[in-house]
Amino acid sequence: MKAPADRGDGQPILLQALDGHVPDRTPIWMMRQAGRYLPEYRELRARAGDFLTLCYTPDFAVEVTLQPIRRFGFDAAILFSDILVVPHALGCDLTFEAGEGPRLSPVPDLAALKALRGDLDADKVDRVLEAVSGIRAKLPRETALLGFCGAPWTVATYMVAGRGTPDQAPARLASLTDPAFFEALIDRLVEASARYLVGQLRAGADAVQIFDSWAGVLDPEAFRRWSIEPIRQIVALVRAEVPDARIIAFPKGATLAGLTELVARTGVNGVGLDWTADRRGVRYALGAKCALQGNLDPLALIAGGTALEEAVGALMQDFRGAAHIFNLGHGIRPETPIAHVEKMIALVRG
Ligand SMILES: Cc1c2[nH]c(c1CCC(=O)O)Cc1[nH]c(c(CCC(=O)O)c1C)Cc1[nH]c(c(CCC(=O)O)c1C)Cc1[nH]c(c(C)c1CCC(=O)O)C2
Repeated sequence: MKAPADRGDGQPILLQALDGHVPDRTPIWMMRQAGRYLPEYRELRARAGDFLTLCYTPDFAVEVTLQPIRRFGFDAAILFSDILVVPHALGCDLTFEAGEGPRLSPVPDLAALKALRGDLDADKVDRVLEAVSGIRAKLPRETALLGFCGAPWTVATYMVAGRGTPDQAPARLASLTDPAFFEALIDRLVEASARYLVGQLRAGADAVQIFDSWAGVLDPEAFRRWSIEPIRQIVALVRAEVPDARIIAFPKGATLAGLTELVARTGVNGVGLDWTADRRGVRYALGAKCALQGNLDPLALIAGGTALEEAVGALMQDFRGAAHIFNLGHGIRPETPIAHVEKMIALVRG
C-alpha cells in the first residue's frame, strides 16, 4: 500500500480507501448508477434519442453522470460513457439496439485489425474528456470522480464477435487458433486504453477503473496472459505519465488465486469483487494490500426486504475495519426499485 502521509484526511473518503486508509465511514457508489432504473435518465435518454448521443454530447454526459449524485449523494460519480467507445474510436462501427445490446463491425482477424486506425479518433475522445472536466467542475469536492475503460480482454471479446455472446467463445477460439492476431489486438487495446485513461486523469478523474467483465471465462493460464498481463501493462503505461494514478481493477468471475495474483503483479490500488467472491478469503489474502470494492448481489437489491438487510449486514460485517468501498457485485438492473437503493444506502451509512 502507498505511504499515507500526504493523502489522508480532507480527501474524498473513496480516495482515502484507495490510498489504504480506513475512512470514518464506508464510501459507496454503484456500478451503472446512472441508467435506466432512474426516471430522469430515461427522460434524457428519450430526448437524446440514442445512447451514443448521450455519451458523445458533453452536456448530456455531464448531466446523466450527476443524476445519481444529486438523488443519492454517492461518494463517487462515474463518468457516463461505455467501454466500447475505445473500439469505436479505433474505427469500428458501433450501435446499440434496444434490448439486444451492442453491435460492432467484427474484427475477427489480422486483416480486419490492420484496417482499423492506429490511434484513437480525437473527435470522439475529446468529447468524452470534455465531459470529464465538465463533471469535475460541477461535482462537490467530497465526491470522487471515476473514469474507466474496459480491459483489453473484455473489449476484444466484443470486437472479435461483433457482439456479446454467452461465453465469449469466438474470442477464446481466436486466441487459440490465431494467437499472433489476438496478441496484436490486445496490444493495440493496451496502448489505446492507457492513453485514454491518462487523458481522463488529466481532465480531472481522481481514479480510474478497468472493467474486465469477462475475465471469468478464462482458465488460469489464459487469465494470466489475457487479463492480468494487459492490465499490468496499462497500469505501468498510465503510471509512467501520471505516477500517482489510482487504479481499480474489476476482473469479474476471477478466483481468489486469480485476484491475489492480479493485485501482486499489477499493483492496482483496489480490486472490484463480484457477488460470488469469497469475502473473508479475499480480505485475508488482500486486505492489507489494496482496497476491496463490492460486492452486493444486484438481485438482493431487487429483492429488498429482509433479503437486502441480511445481505448488506453480512457484507458490512465481513469488511468491517478494512479499506472497503461498498458497491454492487455487478451493474444495477433497470427493474430495481429506487426505494431499495435508498434502503441500501441507509443500511450502509447506519
Ligand atoms: C461490458 C460493459 C459494457 N459497458 C460497460 C461494461 C463493463 C461493466 C459491465 O460488465 O457491465 C461499462 C459501462 N457502461 C455504462 C457505464 C456508465 C457509468 C455507470 O453509471 O456505471 C459503464 C461504466 C453505461 C451503459 N452502457 C449501456 C447502457 C444502457 C444503454 C441504454 O439503453 O440506455 C448504459 C447506461 C449499454 C451496454 N454497454 C455494454 C453492454 C453489454 C450494454 C448493453 C446491456 C445493457 O443495456 O445494459 C458494454
